[in-house]
Amino acid sequence: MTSFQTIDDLEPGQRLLVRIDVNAPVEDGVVQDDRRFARHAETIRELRADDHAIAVLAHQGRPGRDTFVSLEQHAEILADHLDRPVEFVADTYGDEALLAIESLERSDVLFLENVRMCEGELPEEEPEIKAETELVRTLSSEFDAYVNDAYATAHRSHASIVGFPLVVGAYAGRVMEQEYRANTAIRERAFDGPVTMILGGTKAEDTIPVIERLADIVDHFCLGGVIGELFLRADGYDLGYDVDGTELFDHQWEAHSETIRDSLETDATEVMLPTDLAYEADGDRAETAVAGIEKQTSYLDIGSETIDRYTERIADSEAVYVKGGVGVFEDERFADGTVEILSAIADADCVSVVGGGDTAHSIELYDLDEDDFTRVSIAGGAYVRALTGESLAGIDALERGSRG
Ligand SMILES: Nc1ncnc2c1ncn2[C@@H]1O[C@H](COP(=O)(O)OP(=O)(O)O)[C@@H](O)[C@H]1O
Ligand SMILES: O=C(OP(=O)(O)O)[C@H](O)COP(=O)(O)O
Repeated sequence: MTSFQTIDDLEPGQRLLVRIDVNAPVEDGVVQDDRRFARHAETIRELRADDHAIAVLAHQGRPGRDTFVSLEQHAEILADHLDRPVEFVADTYGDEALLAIESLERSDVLFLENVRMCEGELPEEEPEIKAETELVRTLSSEFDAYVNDAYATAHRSHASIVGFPLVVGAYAGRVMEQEYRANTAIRERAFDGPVTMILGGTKAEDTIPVIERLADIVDHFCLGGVIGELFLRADGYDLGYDVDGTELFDHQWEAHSETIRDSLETDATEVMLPTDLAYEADGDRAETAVAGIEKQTSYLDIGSETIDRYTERIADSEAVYVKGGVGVFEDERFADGTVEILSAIADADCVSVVGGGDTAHSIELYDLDEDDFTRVSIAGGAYVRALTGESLAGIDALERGSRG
């Protein structure tokens, strides 16, 4: 079991730097989902009740993406959940931020600017390197302790996740603790019948490497979204390329094509790929068989035949894990695959876990009932990594921090 300290181990009335993950779906600059806010608000409420002064550190999107925006609206959404004001400062560790941190009083909550706007936060590097960044050095000297509640980012070796525990006392927040325990417990469960995993979404880099590592607990993988297309490309089909200005496919292909080929050849588990796909034609949804694809276009959902194949597999399963939508479900025309798969899981007599910030959002978007699933995790990449039984960089850092 774990050996990290939690917020139960904190003396009251401390000055705390609290890393949360409120990375959310964003459309036209506006946050679309508050699921993660609601969870982290619980931790912050508890910390306020113990008279701590709190500065919140978080990220949104990745540099260069449309979802990479300021956290000003995030501070407002958190304030709504806390039912009290949350001050926002458009700076993370510069003079303006330090001034705001200095004037923090007990039970105050200050929200710092998007940490991914800071040099040193990215890319993934060893904790020792991250601990030496100006970001970590500067902020750590302002606080008595660091609380990591950002389980959904615990698989990233970023400065705000792995750097602080090396230089300041580190504690797990409630969300970190609860998600860690729940996702670790899923790994331990044994099933007599088949276990199926639906993999989709855009972050194929997080899911491609886990397929072979999950072969001991998953019998069938059903692929859609970007990962589905990359596997079809490896299987010899003329798709899975960046077209229409996308930047989703080629860099992930370059980094992972060998692993994909290995996963396709494995006998340890079944990897099911789409046999038809949906795309936009004259403003409507159109479908084509994968076998007939010649022309490059953006494919935005799995097709009807694939949906039938995957939902049949789900109906036969004793457990189903989901990470990532199998199509661009935010657009109703391309939501069929994701919604029908989730509905089939909800109807099936199986243990089910749905993970990922965007994927969890689809449950709410299409009025599915969260109670029909055994568990909906706010984490995506971190949850699938936890299923492999391998450690998460953020958890390792908390454990190191607890050893002193
Ligand atoms: N074929 C596709 N092309 C582009 N985007 C896709 C495709 N299929 C799914 N997506 C997108 O994947 C996103 C979710 O991906 P990801 O961030 O990896 O999942 P999560 O946040 O749930 O872990 C959804 O917002 C959806 O629009
Ligand atoms: O939303 C997140 O992960 P997820 O999409 O796997 O749920 C986390 O905030 C991590 O974000 P990142 O994948 O840009 O590092």
